Formats: sequence, structure tokens, C-alpha cells
Amino acid sequence: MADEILKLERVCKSYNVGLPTETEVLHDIDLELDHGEFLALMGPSGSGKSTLLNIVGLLDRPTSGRLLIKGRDTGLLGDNEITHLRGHTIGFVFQYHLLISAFTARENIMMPMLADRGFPSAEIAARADHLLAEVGLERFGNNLANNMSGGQQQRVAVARALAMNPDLVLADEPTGNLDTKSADAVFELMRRVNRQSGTSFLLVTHNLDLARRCDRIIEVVDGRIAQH
Ligand SMILES: Nc1ncnc2c1ncn2[C@@H]1O[C@H](COP(=O)(O)OP(=O)(O)OP(=O)(O)O)[C@@H](O)[C@H]1O
Repeated sequence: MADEILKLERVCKSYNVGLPTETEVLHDIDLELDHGEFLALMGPSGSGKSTLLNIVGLLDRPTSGRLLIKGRDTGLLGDNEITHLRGHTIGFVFQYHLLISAFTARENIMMPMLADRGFPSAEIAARADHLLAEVGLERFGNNLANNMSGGQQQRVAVARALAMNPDLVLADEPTGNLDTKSADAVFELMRRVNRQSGTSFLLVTHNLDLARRCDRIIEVVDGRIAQH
């Protein structure tokens, strides 16, 4: 197996926004992320961080360049293979947790497993309870997501991201909406998962204090990697 979970080679992304020429927002991005690495991605608003995360998360394709995940060139994969690879390799946590508010914490965590036909249905509830305990919410499984605090909801979102035992978690400003104490708790939770399970993390953050506690910081400025 390749040492790196993720490798980008000269990745460019352009958008067609109705102008005669396309607008390039990512230019020649080279980036590697090792198995078990916890990387902070920083950069000003509009610099291309979310665009980069969408490409790495297989939600969008590069305009040119190569994206390899676990050594596989994703440009050679069809849409069904991409969906399968995404579902089994990558977990997502967003700033706005995107939980289903009328579902309980446990039901939210069960969703990715229920959506995957290959997941043994007899194990789903037990895995959800295991994950609730992992994120310190074992007593909150039956609470509606709507009735939980922002920090608790984000911990449910982390548990849901871990449901399929991904190799890589992509977290886009997961603590941006939280008070300092809750932000710290959610960050430390992700760090513990990273250390205990070897799950790689790519964390987009504007918080330099949290970024400094990651293994490495990279900065995107105007669609380029500015600094390692
Ligand atoms: N679907 C799209 N179509 C056209 N332009 C887009 C699209 N998505 C993003 N852009 C443009 O690409 C550039 C990079 O945006 P992106 O959202 O990746 O930045 P960001 O660094 O994540 O910003 P923020 O920190 O504010 O979330 C911006 O100029 C944005 O307007």
C-alpha cells in the first residue's frame, strides 16, 4: 500500500462562470498526506480551501492533474467506483453539522451504515452505540439532534463521519461555530481518534491555536500552496 493516503499532482480547478474564458481557482496543487497524519489547512476566505476539500472528498473532479487515494488514480474511476471509494474511505464533518434535526443522535450516526447495502444490518445499532461512547455521548443516544448543544451536535457529526471506519476525515471549519471550550473539546476528540485509530485528518480552520496542535500546517493563498 502507498505510504500516503492522499496525493495530489499538479491539480488545477477551473469554473465556468459565464465568461468567455474559464476562471482557474486552484493552480498546480501538489500535496501529500500520510496515513495517520493530522493536517491543518489554512488560508484567507476565497483562497480555494473548500474547492480543494471538495476535490479531495471526491465530490468534484479536478480540471487537470491527478488525485490519488491510497495509490489509486481517481481520474481512471467511473462515477460508481468513485461513490464506493468515497463512502468507504472518507468521512466528512462540516461547520454546520448537517445532522437531521428530527432524528436522534443514534439515528444520525446510523445513517451512513443504513445507506451502505454491504454493511451487516445486525451490527448497525451496536456500532452506533460504540461510536456514541467514543465521542462521550453514551447517555444521549435517544436525544433528538435538535435538542443538543452545538458542541454535542458536532460530536455526533464526528461520530457519524467515523461510522464507516474511514481512512481519512475531511473537516471543514468544524469548530468555527462553537465557543472556545466546545471547539477545544471537538478538536481534542478528533485528535484522540487520530492517535488511537490512525485515521488521517485534513482540518480546514481559521484558528491558529488549533492549527498549531496539528502535525503540519499548509496555507492556501490565491489557489496555490503558499507555505508548508
Ligand atoms: N461552483 C463555483 N462556481 C464558480 N466559482 C466558484 C465555485 N465555487 C467556488 N468558486 C470560487 O472559487 C474561489 C475559491 O472559493 P472557495 O470556496 O474554495 O474558498 P475558501 O478558501 O473555501 O473560502 P472560505 O474560507 O470563505 O470558505 C472563490 O473565488 C469562489 O468564488
